[in-house]
Amino acid sequence: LTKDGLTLLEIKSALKDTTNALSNWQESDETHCNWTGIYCHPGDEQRVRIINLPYLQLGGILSPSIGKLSGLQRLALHHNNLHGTIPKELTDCSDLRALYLRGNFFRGCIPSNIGNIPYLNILDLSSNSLKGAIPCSIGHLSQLQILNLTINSLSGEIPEYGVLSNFGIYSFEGNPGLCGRQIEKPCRTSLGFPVVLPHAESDQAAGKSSHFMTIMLIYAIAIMCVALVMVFAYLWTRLIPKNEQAAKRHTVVKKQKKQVHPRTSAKLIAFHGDLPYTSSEIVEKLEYLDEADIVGSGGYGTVYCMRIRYNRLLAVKQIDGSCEGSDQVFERELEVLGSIKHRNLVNMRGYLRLPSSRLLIYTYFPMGSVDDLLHEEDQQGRVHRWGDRLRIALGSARGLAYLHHECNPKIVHRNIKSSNVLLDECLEPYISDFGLADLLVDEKAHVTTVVAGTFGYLAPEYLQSGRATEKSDVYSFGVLLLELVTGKRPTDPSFVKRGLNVVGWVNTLMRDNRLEDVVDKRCRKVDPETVEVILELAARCTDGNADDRPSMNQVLQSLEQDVKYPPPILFYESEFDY
Ligand SMILES: Nc1ncnc2c1ncn2[C@@H]1O[C@H](COP(=O)(O)OP(=O)(O)OP(=O)(O)O)[C@@H](O)[C@H]1O
Repeated sequence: LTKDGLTLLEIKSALKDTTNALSNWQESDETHCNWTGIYCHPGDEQRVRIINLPYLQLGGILSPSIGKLSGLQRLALHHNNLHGTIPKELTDCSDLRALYLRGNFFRGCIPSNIGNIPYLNILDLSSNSLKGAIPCSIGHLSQLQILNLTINSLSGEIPEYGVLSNFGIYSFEGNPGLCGRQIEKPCRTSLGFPVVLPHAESDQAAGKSSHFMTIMLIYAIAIMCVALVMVFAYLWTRLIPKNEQAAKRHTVVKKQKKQVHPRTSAKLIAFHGDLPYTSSEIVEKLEYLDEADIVGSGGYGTVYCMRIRYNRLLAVKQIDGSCEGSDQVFERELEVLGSIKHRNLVNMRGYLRLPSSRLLIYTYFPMGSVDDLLHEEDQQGRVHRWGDRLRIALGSARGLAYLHHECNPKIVHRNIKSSNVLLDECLEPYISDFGLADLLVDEKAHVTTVVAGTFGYLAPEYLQSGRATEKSDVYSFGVLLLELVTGKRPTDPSFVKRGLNVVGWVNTLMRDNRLEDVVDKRCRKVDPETVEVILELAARCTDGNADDRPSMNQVLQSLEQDVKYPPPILFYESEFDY
């Protein structure tokens, strides 16, 4: 092993690898470049370029040895269980371009010399327990495009130095102790003076006093503006009739208002304390939702995007239909669904019952669904990389296999399709709407044999009998695989008008050996070998005979073992094709 290989072993020895994810990191190996999560520089095979080990339940600490990896460009350790501090030696990795450490348990401060990493594009330290002030040196990172320090315990004034002045509330929210212009929260005492003088490093000392005067001036103007707004608000409430104001509001819950005030009769259930908002806070925001906030509507109702405290976004699904009768059974079943947690499943965070409507509350996914990204104009073309599509297939299989094989009682989804696979900003997939078909369709129809799915994805036997099984989900998953390969909706008019669905269409092309016509033309750097593996798997999933289809665990095993995944692409490399 070369120097970098030995450094990786030092890093491994500080980690707690409970799932044996790093079992192939062995000192006896000739090269470290084939180790899990390690990618070396193409021209210089022994220098580590990427460490990509997210979601592996790694515990322990991040070793200061990391600083010895001088060629490291991307360090992605998000969503593990890492503790300790972020080592200051990390700042010796002067080639670093992307740093993802969110979703761990790091404590202490952000290293004060972080500005020594000149090329850093992405700094994502969200959801740790970081304390202290934000170092001014972040302002030196002139290439920084993404900064995520949300949900920590950082405090003091956000420096306005350099690139730090470009970031707004989305970079800093969820840190109650922070103040500053970027989050529109003035830093001042009860007398109106700043608590903390604007940060400046020694070489900026000369500019300090004029900066201070500018800040004072800004505060004076801000206070005058607030006073003016208050005067106007007073006149508004006094002079404009109440009913005229009310008429200006679009309301989602206005129906209830006539009967009984929703805030007093709303019942909120937050599953596993996952929703740190009160029912009146949510109801208040609901009152201001209008058509512009509609994300889409489906078989069960309309989905709205709602902005709440700390500028967090929630997706609120208003369930159609009456809500008479006892809610007890319904609520108990919802609680079971709310307790299901897996990294590839959309977590239901709460349920709000109002006098005449019911709302399910989820985290909002701003990247939308696989359906959106495949079939709507995608500016960045990110989902047109073959590697991304493969990883979407893998993550979705993990989520569905969990529902079928790990949940007790098992959950048959009944409506697997691309609009029910949501994506986060790293294009990690999350299956949504699981368990709802059973809960809502049965509730409406009082029978279990109602077809709940979406045409094009439905297994033939499910269409005929109305009885959903794990194997009918496997069929729908096979259709999803075909959608990812072909980029076509399962009911694309080009083959539907010839009397075929996507399964029949692909079968016809494969029979004629026309692989190149099957694959989505927009997809870049497709590896024909993996296409064949996926198509073969999709063919088994969509077998006309349910008994001959594999289980989801077998599908997952095949995706994990038979498919070679290209390394994920970084934002800053977006000009490269894959
Ligand atoms: N948490 C969420 N974040 C972002 N978008 C969402 C979220 N949940 C649902 N959506 C989007 O809202 C739209 C409506 O979703 P909904 O689940 O109600 O219907 P659907 O998936 O289109 O059909 P069906 O009711 O058959 O599942 C879809 O485009 C879906 O991708």
